[in-house]
Parts: sequence; structure tokens; C-alpha cells
Amino acid sequence: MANTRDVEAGIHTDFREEMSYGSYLDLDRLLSAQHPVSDPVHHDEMLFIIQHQTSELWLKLVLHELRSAMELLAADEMRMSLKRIARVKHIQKTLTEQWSVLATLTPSEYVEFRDSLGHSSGFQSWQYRAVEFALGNKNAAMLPVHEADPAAHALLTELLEAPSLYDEFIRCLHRRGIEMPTRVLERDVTVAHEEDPELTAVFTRIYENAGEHWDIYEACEELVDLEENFQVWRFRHLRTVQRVIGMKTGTGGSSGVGFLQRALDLTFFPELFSVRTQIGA
Ligand code: HEM
Ligand SMILES: N[C@@H](CC(=O)c1ccccc1NC=O)C(=O)O
Repeated sequence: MANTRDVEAGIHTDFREEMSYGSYLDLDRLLSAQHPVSDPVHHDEMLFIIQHQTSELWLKLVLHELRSAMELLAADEMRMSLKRIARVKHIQKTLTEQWSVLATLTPSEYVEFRDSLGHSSGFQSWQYRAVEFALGNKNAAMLPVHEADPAAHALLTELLEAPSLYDEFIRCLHRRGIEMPTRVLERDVTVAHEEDPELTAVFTRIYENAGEHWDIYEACEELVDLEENFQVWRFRHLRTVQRVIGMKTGTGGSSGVGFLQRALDLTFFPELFSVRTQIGA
């Protein structure tokens, strides 16, 4: 038998007047958006560009899902919100796995086009910063770098001033009858939340009586997964950076690995981790 598949008679082949795969997905634009800046063009710059572009596409979806998850919590639709979070967790896994592709870039290869990147850096990724803000790592000092892009600046300002996913979760639980500390409910949402012992006590009671609060207990564990996945992405970034540029300072102007290391001390949902210490104590 011939090792060829017949194109069945029913297969549509005339797309002069109809929407096709490429036109629906705007592939002409997507696939003509890779512009290496090294001169002469370095072979590995294509990898570098596509790794970032695919990350940004996934970040776009992460943000879309997280914003929806927050709206759903505000509307007391916790189960639907968890569906959004479940999808985000899978995207995070893909983003983290993807580091292995970039890890094939050796320091000798990267150094050949690194200078062409000027002062551009992932630090300027507004989508990454938007995801961090949505998850609660608020920091107004991150805004000035986006002043040259008014739309990005406006979106980040909006997210900075809005309750985070965790704020919405806590408010939602309060409305469901889990009494939450007033200072947490009325906190200044433009800054990062800091651990509140009373809130830890609330979550510890939920974990110790999981059977009575099964849906809430499950939701808490989803948030723990989300933070865990985010930290693993940060860690893989740090290790990739270390193997590619060692202890060099970053193109964005930071100290490099040391700066990235300090992000590993940040936490979105501190009480959900303190529960681990408190439970059974
Ligand atoms: C060889 C590859 C890479 C190197 C050497 C590298 C290096 C760095 C360094 C040194 C920083 C600190 C800021 C600076 O001074 O520039 C940074 C930040 C950042 N990079 Fe990368 N990076 C690489 C790949 C990526 C990729 C593929 C992404 C995916 C989008 C990414 C996203 C980010 C983000 C979001 C930040 C800000 C992190 C924060 O604020 O904590 N980087 N990177
Ligand atoms: N910050 C990197 C450069 C870099 O990785 C980068 C440059 C332009 C666009 C995105 C980048 N990715 C992450 O920081 C460096 O210091 O080599």
C-alpha cells in the first residue's frame, strides 16, 4: 500500500472568498512579527524572540483567565472561578516546561547578540507585571517603566487600584459566612498584602475542619498550587539566567541573578502557607 494519505474529495480547498485557518488566526501578522536586531543576524536570536513571544501569548491568556476569575469571585461564583484557575495552572506548567528550550542557548551563543538588545529586558513586560498585580504582588514602583506605553500604564494602574485575586477570594468567603478580619477586608489594595495572624487563624480553622468547608478548603489548595507554579517559573528563569549570563548585571539595569533571587522571597497568599505551620500546633 502506498505510504501516502489521500486528500478526501470532501476536503475544502478554495479559500479565496472564505475564512481560512490563516486568516482566522491572523497568521500573516503573527508570523511576520519576528525581527532579529543582531547584524549580521545571529542564528539563535530567532529562538530568543520566539521563546519570549510564546511566553507573552500565554501570559495574555493567563491575564484573561485571572481577570475573569476575579470577576466571578466578586459575583460569588466560586466554582466557576476555580475553573479559570485550573486552566491558569496548566498554562503555568507549559510556561515552566518551556525553559528547557531556551536552556539550549549557550553563554557563547547569547553573548554574540546580547549587546544588540540594548536596555530591553523582561523587566519591562507589562503582561508579566499585570499578572503579578492581579495575584497581589502590588508595587507602584513598577509603573514608571511603562510610561512610554500609555495603554499598558493605564491597565497596570487599574489593576494596582483594584482588589487582587486574594482580596476577592477573602471578600467572597466573608459573604459566604466565614468571618474575616475587618482590617483585611478594608486594607489598602494598592500595596502588597502582608501576613495577618488573624487571617491565618481563620484559614487554620478551615483546614482543621476541612470536611465542613470542603469547597473552600479545595479553593485554598488551588491558590497554593497557583503560587507554587509561579515560584517554580521564577526559579527556572533564575537558573536559566544563571547558566546563560552568570553573575553579569542585567540589560534592564538590575544586579541580575541577585535581583531575581529576591523575588523568590515574595508570596501572594502568605496565610495559606502559614497554615502549614499552624495546623495541629
Ligand atoms: C537568556 C535568557 C534570559 C536572560 C539572560 C534573562 C535575564 C534577566 C535578567 C538579568 C532580569 C533582571 C532585570 C534586568 O536587569 O534585566 C530579567 C528579568 C525578567 N525576565 Fe528575563 N531573561 C531571559 C529570558 C526571559 C524569558 C524567556 C522571559 C519570558 C517572558 C523573561 C522574563 C523576564 C521577566 C518577566 C523579568 C522581570 C522579573 C521580575 O521583575 O522579577 N526572561 N531577566
Ligand atoms: N535581561 C537579559 C536580556 C533579556 O533576557 C531580554 C532582552 C530583551 C527582551 C527580553 C529579555 N528577556 C528577559 O529578561 C540580559 O540581561 O541578558
